[in-house]
Amino acid sequence: MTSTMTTPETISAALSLDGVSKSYGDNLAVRDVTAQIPAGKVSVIVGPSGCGKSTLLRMISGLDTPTDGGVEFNGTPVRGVPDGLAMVFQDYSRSLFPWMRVDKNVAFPLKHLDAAERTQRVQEAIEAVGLGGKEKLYPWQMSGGMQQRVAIARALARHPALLLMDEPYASVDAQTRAELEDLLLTIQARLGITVLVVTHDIDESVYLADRIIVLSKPPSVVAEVIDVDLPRPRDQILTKEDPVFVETRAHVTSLLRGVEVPATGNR
Ligand SMILES: Nc1ncnc2c1ncn2[C@@H]1O[C@H](COP(=O)(O)OP(=O)(O)OP(=O)(O)O)[C@@H](O)[C@H]1O
Repeated sequence: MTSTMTTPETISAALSLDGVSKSYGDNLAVRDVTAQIPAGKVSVIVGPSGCGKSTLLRMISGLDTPTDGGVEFNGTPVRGVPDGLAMVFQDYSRSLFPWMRVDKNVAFPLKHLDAAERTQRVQEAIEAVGLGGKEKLYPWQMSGGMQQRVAIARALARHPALLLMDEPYASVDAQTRAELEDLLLTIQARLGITVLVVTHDIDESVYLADRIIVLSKPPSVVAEVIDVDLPRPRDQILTKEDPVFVETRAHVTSLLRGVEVPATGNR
């Protein structure tokens, strides 16, 4: 699939989706999705409600199997949850254990490590998301944004090679959302992990992404793959004033409306 914004570079793909389809009975949820998710970059899947974004993530994470086609992670077919994968979901209240303090929540997936290493990873991850000093709080003593930071810390503590995020900021207010977007970009730049975010928020997709995969209305196909040529580090004000941001946002919007508006090609 080509882009009218920039031609996607030849990449070392962390994830390859090859003709992935998924049916639930007669309902064709995902139709023939082919895309490459570059290693060490932020990719975003954006698409209208019900187009199969979460279904795609479940297949990528090995929690569900395609009806047709396949997913490869670092060249190996995905069958079951791959090593090195961590996931963050929209609903932090369901992913955190309310009876466990922050440090225990973050430590939960690290049971296989020895105590010293576990403690070190937990502390590093909590610091990375800016929650140093909050280790002994319970989730219900924290704001929604803080709880989502805990969920991100828990994912990071596993030292993932691939971080999948399903609408991670849909349940927080706009200010917190902007802070968490920037937190993700800072951590990704520092650790160089491959990140794949699913969102229906067009601004968020352009702000975060090196690559946007735009899905069509259901049954979804890839409408377009767009490589976003915006400098990093990104800035909530300056980046959003950049003509490339404005143009890309308009283009993604037009794709999601099903109206072809070609890019003006200013890069
Ligand atoms: N486990 C399931 N069993 C049956 N149908 C399903 C299942 N999961 C998803 N679907 C159907 O697949 C389609 C895509 O759903 P999915 O949740 O992946 O879309 P989405 O793009 O993530 O939606 P939203 O943005 O609203 O969260 C929908 O028609 C949904 O009803």
